[in-house]
Amino acid sequence: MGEGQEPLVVVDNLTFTYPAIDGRPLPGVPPMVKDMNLKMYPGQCSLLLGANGAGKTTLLKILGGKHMIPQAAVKVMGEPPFHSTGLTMSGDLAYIGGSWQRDVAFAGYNVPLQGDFSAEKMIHGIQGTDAARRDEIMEMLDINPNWRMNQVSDGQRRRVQLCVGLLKPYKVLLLDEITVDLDVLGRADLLTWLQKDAKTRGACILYATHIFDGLEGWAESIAFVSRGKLQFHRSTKDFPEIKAEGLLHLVEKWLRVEQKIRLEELAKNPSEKKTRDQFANNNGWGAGTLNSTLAQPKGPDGESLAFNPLNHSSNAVLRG
Ligand SMILES: Nc1ncnc2c1ncn2[C@@H]1O[C@H](COP(=O)(O)OP(=O)(O)OP(=O)(O)O)[C@@H](O)[C@H]1O
Repeated sequence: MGEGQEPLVVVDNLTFTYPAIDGRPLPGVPPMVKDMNLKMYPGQCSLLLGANGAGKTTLLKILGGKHMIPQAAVKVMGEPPFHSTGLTMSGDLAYIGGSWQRDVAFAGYNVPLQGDFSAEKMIHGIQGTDAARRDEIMEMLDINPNWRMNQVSDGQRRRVQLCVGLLKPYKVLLLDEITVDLDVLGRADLLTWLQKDAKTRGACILYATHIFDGLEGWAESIAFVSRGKLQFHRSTKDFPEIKAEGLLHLVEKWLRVEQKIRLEELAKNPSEKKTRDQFANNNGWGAGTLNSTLAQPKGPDGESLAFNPLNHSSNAVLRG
């Protein structure tokens, strides 16, 4: 991968620990990301895979400059993404993820969006963009410029959000499960366009997803994370099973192995549960609230896993 080319992204021995709510690391809590190394090259489309809570969003946010880390640990186009704000301002580094929509015209949590404006107005409001690229993206996403933004469906809103996010010709694009609301055609057209866009302009894309339909021929490489570690980042050519069995089956096998290891580790080291409990209670939620509102998977001993990464992951499902 990338022989003779300068990498666009270099992750060099990255270790990262989430701070507690007082901003300081909690003593005894293991790092969320450990000794991670990764390179991404021009034209490369990669999948970032792993179980819920494995650390995909954390990694993407670090690469996207949303968490402060030592400058030498991550370089995007030769610059540290947190410290070099120009990377995101210029659009060279783009992150589109779950929390991304809140960055656009965000007036505050629980503040209803008041106003009636069109998709066209929203998209044309982004300054310094190329009209031909804008029209191409609008056509690819099948956006009706007359959609009223206060009346659109979730999928239509997602299309407009994606359009806004892709308008600037990024060099490094980080995607965190952005296709959940799209219909089959919308997703297929988007993936085809992204691949072509990255290849023609020498950009790279790292895409975290749990939806594998139609991805078999899309990615050049797969980065698989579990328990905060990058287990491998390998060319898809190394996995002939993808063609034979499909990506879903292959990933399911990896996830089953990881699940077994994780459960065995927890069974062997119950103190891990205790440390993690303490961590959960300092996670910005009221003590006890988090655990009481989340499903509690069982460990091998039949006991509830007080700490399962699923509970705290960004995709965790809240139960009433
Ligand atoms: N702000 C935070 N503070 C403390 N811990 C966090 C924070 N955000 C995430 N974590 C922890 O980091 C771990 C990895 O979470 P992350 O969101 O990166 O997982 P993920 O692989 O993206 O999962 P998913 O597939 O569910 O989106 C989880 O165990 C979670 O509890």
